[in-house]
Amino acid sequence: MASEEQLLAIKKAKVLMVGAGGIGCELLKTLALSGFQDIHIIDMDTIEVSNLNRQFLFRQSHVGQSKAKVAREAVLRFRPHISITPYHANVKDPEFNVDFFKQFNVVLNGLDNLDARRHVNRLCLAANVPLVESGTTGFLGQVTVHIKGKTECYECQPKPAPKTYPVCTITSTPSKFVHCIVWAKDLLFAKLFGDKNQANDLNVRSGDATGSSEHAEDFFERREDEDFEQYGRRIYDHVFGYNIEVALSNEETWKNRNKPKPIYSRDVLTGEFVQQNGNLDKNSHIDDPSTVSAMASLGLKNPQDIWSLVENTRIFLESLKLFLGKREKEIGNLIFDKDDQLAVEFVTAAANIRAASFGIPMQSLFEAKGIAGNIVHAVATTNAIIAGLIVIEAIKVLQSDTNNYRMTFCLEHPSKKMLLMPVEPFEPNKSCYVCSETPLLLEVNTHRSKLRDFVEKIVKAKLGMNLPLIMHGSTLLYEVGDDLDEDMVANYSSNLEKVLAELPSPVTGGTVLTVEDLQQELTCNINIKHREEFDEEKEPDGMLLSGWVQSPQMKKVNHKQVDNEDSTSIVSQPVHVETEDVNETEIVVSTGTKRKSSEISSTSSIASAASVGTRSNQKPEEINDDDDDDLVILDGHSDTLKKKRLQ
Ligand SMILES: Nc1ncnc2c1ncn2[C@@H]1O[C@H](COP(=O)(O)OP(=O)(O)OP(=O)(O)O)[C@@H](O)[C@H]1O
Ligand SMILES: [Zn+2]
Repeated sequence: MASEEQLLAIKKAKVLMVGAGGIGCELLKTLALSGFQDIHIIDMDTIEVSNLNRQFLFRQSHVGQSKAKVAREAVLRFRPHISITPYHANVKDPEFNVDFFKQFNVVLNGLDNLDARRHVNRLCLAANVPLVESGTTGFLGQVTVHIKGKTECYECQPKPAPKTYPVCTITSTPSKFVHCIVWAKDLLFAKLFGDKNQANDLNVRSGDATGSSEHAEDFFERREDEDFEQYGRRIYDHVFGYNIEVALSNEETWKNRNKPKPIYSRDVLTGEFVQQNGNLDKNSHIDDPSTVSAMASLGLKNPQDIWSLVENTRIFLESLKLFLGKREKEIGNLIFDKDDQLAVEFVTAAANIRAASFGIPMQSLFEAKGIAGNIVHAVATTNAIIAGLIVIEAIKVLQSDTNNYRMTFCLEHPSKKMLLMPVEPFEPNKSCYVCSETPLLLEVNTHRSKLRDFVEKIVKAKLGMNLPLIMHGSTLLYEVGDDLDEDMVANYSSNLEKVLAELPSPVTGGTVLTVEDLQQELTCNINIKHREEFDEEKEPDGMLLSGWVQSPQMKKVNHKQVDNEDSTSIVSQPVHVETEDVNETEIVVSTGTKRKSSEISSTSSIASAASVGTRSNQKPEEINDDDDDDLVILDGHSDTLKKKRLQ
């Protein structure tokens, strides 16, 4: 039961929720049931069939409608007198500026990608509004509290590269080539050549009349009257043509995104190509079916070439035919293997055609082979637990109960007493360019790299800026905005094509560039260091950004752990919590001493030794208690842990 003061704080609060998906639905329900009266929700998406299994505020009849709006209506049915304001929009839209954020007492994130999380983090810092951040992957989850100047900001620890992707991004709204690879490999390849009984999200696309699994199952079977060519073309036209048409018919989905274009084989292939396709003879001398190759059939030799759409189409059809004609026995049991040439050819071609449809640059077979992805399915219970923890932290924030803020990690197994692991938040990282004013260092060949490379690879991709402005002293080199006159636009686009050293105000070794994002109100200085050579494999960007490093506090811990590397006191592996695009969190509790679980949350030395981020060489602490089946749950308010025995 909440205390009087808590209820008062809850009643007075104006909160902003960002994301009304898996966590968001649970969160909105829990906020409403906890007594919150004024809730604003931003979500850019519409409801998909695949959301319905866990986003319980939505029903089949809502498919295609705004998540934020439907979530509001669903909650108002059982809490009719509270105020819920929905925004069907991208949180990165300019209307959600610092002034917008300033009206809230706390911001609660239920997002699924790094980009949006970083953006919200910056706006919260600029508006000085506390942020409660969250994420789940399968059974794993975490809730963290970010208060300007008091705790780490969301970006204090650099985040590693993404490894998992949400299903909807893969099935409906890919934005990167890796999303197309995951679709081609885990959905299309698995559907055509893998175990037919396995669940496959290719069956569950919203608004598609063929979306029922029964129909979809039949659809991917070859019909008796069809030859390989006809079958291949039917599949092609269905997945790259018809399905895209169906997706396009839901206008709401594309309000904030670029529309894909349907691709039909008849529009890509001329009659001449059709004849060239379907020739299995080039592989006829091959006895070992595992060595057949569509590239060999079609005379394509260099795996580093990026094939045209026509070539991808021919490879797609040819590899499908080769599977059917030469590897028939394996069909139904195939699992994608990167060492299976024909499988890689098929997946590369399928991913490239999908990429072409969504306006994503295509890649070579060599590149495609190297890209791998895994889908982790969401678990409704984890979302519910995490949403509950968000509300607990939000209430503490509203009461400025600083000493009791916790980052809490939801683990997969109640390993050594801990299912929920609370840790005191860290202090801000002094080398974080987002929440402190530390300059960064960029090593770059100023005679070779263009301003465009700097904007794309560093300012957008690494610094996560939305509307960047780049200055050298008082000279504006680049800026984005709706209010620029024609001359300025022409000037900036000509600057983009110039190498750094030849810009109107030359950027060379020793230059300090100022990069600003006006929407995020973030400014960052970058010291330029000229360097001639870069290792193409290790530094593919041809430039290297540094200066944004682990906090010294964490380095100290790492050092200690290296010493303990052979220690046998490890009870659990570091827990990886990956949340969509690029949010891998690793938590390890690490000290040399043994502790009881009951000491964990109240002992600040544990908190300072626990780490969030990519701290791979730490070892978790041993908890000296041998009862494995205990579930530890958090008391709603204090830093004590209550244990409950599972029956
Ligand atoms: N930039 C953004 N602006 C507004 N909402 C966003 C933004 N980025 C992500 N979201 C929302 O965050 C929510 C995240 O929810 P969740 O992780 O459950 O993903 P989902 O797309 O609903 O499910 P799935 O796992 O099937 O992809 C989504 O509803 C998504 O629309
Ligand atoms: Zn920071």
